Amino acid sequence: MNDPYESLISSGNYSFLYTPTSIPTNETEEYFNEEYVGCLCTDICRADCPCYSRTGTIYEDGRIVQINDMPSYECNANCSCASKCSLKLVQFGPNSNMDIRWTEKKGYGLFAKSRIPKDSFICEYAGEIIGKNEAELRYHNRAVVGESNYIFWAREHFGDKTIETIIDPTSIGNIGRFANHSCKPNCNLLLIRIDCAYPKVCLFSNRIIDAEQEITFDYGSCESVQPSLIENPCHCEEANCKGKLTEDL
Ligand SMILES: C[S@@+](CC[C@H](N)C(=O)[O-])C[C@H]1O[C@@H](n2cnc3c(N)ncnc32)[C@H](O)[C@@H]1O
Repeated sequence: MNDPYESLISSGNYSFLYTPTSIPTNETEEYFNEEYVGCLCTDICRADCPCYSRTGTIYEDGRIVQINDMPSYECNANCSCASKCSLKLVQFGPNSNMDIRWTEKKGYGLFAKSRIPKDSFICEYAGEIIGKNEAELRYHNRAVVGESNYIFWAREHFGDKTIETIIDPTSIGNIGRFANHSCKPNCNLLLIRIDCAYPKVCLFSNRIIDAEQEITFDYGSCESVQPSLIENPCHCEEANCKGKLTEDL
């Protein structure tokens, strides 16, 4: 993975360790090493490829061109297809034209240094993958001392089964942890599986993002619901702003 942000963050005055992608804790590592069977394609994967037919997301030239209401997978290390097949994008790393800047009312934020096309991969929201009890404890401990919440709680429904993936980038994370909330966000979240059963929580642009614009997503999306312990005003300054920040990443 090509990730240009490790040195930016390691040399800055930030209080967390860097990881380019999400990592397990003792509690979650059991499912982390589950591998997916690879395809036998010899070039670019097409409709007859098993990876192609099971994924909801297809890319072309680094952007999403097709998205269906199905779980999303990329080709993985066990696949024999071309290194740049249309089912590989997130695994090559984040958009390299972003910067962390201090904002007036929201703390740090993530900004585009140059124009980013619609449907582009921005970055993973990476951190420790933790269990439910640990998430509730960490969330509570930070909330009672008035600290910002970084824990993201994703729920996916497969028939009558619900799978939860909880990411905490508070102490170990990547550039995604600087993305602020907006009530009119320019990014959506997609859960993409590559090489293990836990999905990567990924930000994709939902419109053109011009240079100098802040990169945002909706903290209330992806069914990330947690009981709110603190009420923070939202400072996204959009016309449709709900006024309150859902501290329910
Ligand atoms: C995932 S962090 C985002 C990065 C954070 N601003 C920082 O300095 O590290 C989430 C926290 O950022 C702040 N935040 C994010 N979006 C905001 C918004 N629209 N209005 C006010 N505060 C916001 C809140 O303190 C929230 O708990």
